[in-house]
Amino acid sequence: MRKPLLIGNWKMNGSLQANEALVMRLLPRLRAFRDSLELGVCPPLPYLFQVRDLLGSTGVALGAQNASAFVSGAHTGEVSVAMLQELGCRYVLVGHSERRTLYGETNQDVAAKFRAAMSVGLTPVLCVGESLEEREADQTSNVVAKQIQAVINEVGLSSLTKGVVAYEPVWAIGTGRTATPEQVSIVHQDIRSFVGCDASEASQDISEDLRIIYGGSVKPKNAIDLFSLSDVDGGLIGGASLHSKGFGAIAGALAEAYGLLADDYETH
Ligand SMILES: O=C(CO)COP(=O)(O)O
Repeated sequence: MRKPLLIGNWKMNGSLQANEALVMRLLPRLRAFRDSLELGVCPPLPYLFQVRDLLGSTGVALGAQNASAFVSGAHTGEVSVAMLQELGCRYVLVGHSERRTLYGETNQDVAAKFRAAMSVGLTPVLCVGESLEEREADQTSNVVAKQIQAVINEVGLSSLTKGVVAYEPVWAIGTGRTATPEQVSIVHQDIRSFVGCDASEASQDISEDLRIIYGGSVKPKNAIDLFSLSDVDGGLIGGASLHSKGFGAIAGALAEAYGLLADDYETH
């Protein structure tokens, strides 16, 4: 079974004080799910050290929002995957739509970052998704397939499961406009069939094992409907991950969708 995964992407938010308050309130809310769910948070880079110490051995993992594809050297302002690994990160987001649209990252750049992350044992979270124009032009499936194919070309199909795919439709990010369960289900199924379309048996296994999580305006009130879809293996949460109550409730929805709620857990 694919282990359900929930990651909070804090984006460029926080401060020493706010992070401490958030993590201290969040940890008790996540305690009930430590064994059943894989949980992580991705703070901005300067706070990795602080948040690592706050998380301690609670089982909530640390992730970064971006990394360089280069190993070391003259890349002013960049951070290498080895540095992230040394700091205790387990995950690194690659190809978040904000990186693609605001900073011009191409499919090729993202694939190189995926490879770099894998090479040091980090779990790359490959973010894919279409813009509104692409959806309206019926290009969703093509766009997402190209984003994934670039990574397969770089690392090989069998290495895809060293990472996680996060489907995040660009038009649903930070807009309050969540994709409907039907829209999400179609794309997640498309991704799984795309990965499994190679006739080999291995490709079927990879498709079956690949974790595909959803992100884009996930909130406590819509989480259960999204997480109940059979091809959705968890969530990548932006705005709602900055609130301990909301993120805790989303974790509860994920555990509930998988029938993993502890008997004594109160949902309300
Ligand atoms: O971009 C996202 C997570 O990476 C989603 O952001 P929101 O949950 O704020 O829409």
